[in-house]
Amino acid sequence: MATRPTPCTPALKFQELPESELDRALDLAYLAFHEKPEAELRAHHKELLRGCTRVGAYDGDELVGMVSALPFTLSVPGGELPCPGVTFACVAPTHRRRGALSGLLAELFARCTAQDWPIAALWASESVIYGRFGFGEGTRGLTVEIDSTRPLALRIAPDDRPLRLLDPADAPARLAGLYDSTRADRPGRINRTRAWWAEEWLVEKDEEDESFSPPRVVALGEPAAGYVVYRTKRDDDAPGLVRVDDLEAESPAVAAALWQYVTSIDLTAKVRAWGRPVDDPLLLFAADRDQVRVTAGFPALWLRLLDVRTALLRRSYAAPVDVVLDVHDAHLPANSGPHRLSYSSEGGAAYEPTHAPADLSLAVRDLAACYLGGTSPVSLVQAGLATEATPGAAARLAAALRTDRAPHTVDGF
Ligand SMILES: CC(=O)SCCNC(=O)CCNC(=O)[C@H](O)C(C)(C)COP(=O)(O)OP(=O)(O)OC[C@H]1O[C@@H](n2cnc3c(N)ncnc32)[C@H](O)[C@@H]1OP(=O)(O)O
Repeated sequence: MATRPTPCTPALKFQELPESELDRALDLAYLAFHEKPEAELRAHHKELLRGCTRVGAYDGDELVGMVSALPFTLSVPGGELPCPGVTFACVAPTHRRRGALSGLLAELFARCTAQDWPIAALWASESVIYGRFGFGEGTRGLTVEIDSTRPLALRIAPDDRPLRLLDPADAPARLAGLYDSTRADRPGRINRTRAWWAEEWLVEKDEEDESFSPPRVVALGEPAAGYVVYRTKRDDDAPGLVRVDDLEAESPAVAAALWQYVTSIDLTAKVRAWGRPVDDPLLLFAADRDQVRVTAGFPALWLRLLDVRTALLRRSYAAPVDVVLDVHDAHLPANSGPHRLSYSSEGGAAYEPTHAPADLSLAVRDLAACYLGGTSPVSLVQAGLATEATPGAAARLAAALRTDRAPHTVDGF
């Protein structure tokens, strides 16, 4: 248990939040997030919290803050790692800016490292909050809008196998295999349990906008070679909208068929897909880029390297490298100081402390941004965020960390 004194107020205590206090915790969360969910959603949140590592901030006996972590694994280059998904971070409005979140995260980090969990991730309510705690932008997402008043112009031939509408109740069993196989190619993806599929992707009522239809699920091929999960909305004043929530395909031709399908639904005039990968093949095989437009780009998953050494040893490398990194980590000092990162196909990876001078110095949040391959160390140097003492060190590290596909996460939590 940790305590954090503040100048004029009694110290807050940071300790495990027991299951018996889940209702208190939810009341606090809904107060902080300005929500008033129905009983069914509250029960779902309670169930999620039950499965979490939970830390509470206490002012005396009063619960004034909490943070939780879902037991995820995350795909990383060459494999996957345990990756607690930090969520329900909230502090009572009466206790803000007194270090409650700082203390909660310190206690959560301690619990995660005690469990040998080398990384953690979150979705931020506000981008400005988490960099100071060592989180970097691990994945980014795009919002893509397609004008579907005319047929989708394509530069490749779509797969012409039939499409089938699936019962959402059957969808997890039919689609999980394909989603899981995409995790081998794409860093940044969480494991989806059947319950996660059902309760996060396929709930009847859209939590954020009840005017959307229930989820529709369409698959191509048996077993599925691709699928799209979408909802539609139509009212008298606006043209119909198709909102694509998730679309995966094992080949460009399958993806083309699914995009062609969603752009050809009657009584709709626009398709909006949120959280697409930055290297979505659609952006290349669409023949008319005035028809398919990127309307927003945003940080998606924020990643924390809790144990830099283990994280670096348990990912794969695209090229040999031998570079001394000086990582700065104010919150987890064990990560700080010069270490030599080396990788060769014969010797594998090593990351050991060294007295040699650093080739490249950078903050742990910026190394986290590079870890899944989404940001290049060269870009960090160009942005003044990393210092390169040995010319070419950032380029050599970039070549080693590079991934064929951009990291991508569409599962919010
Ligand atoms: C992963 C998730 O769950 S994301 C959801 C985050 N939660 C919310 O948005 C709910 C509403 N907000 C809150 O509950 C709180 O304001 C929190 C959790 C965001 C912050 O809690 P606090 O206890 O006030 O944070 P704490 O006092 O530890 O702040 C630490 C530092 O972060 C800064 N900070 C915290 N929140 C913010 C913010 N929203 N914007 C800018 N800076 C912030 C503080 O100024 C402080 O900086 P300093 O050390 O330089 O003074």
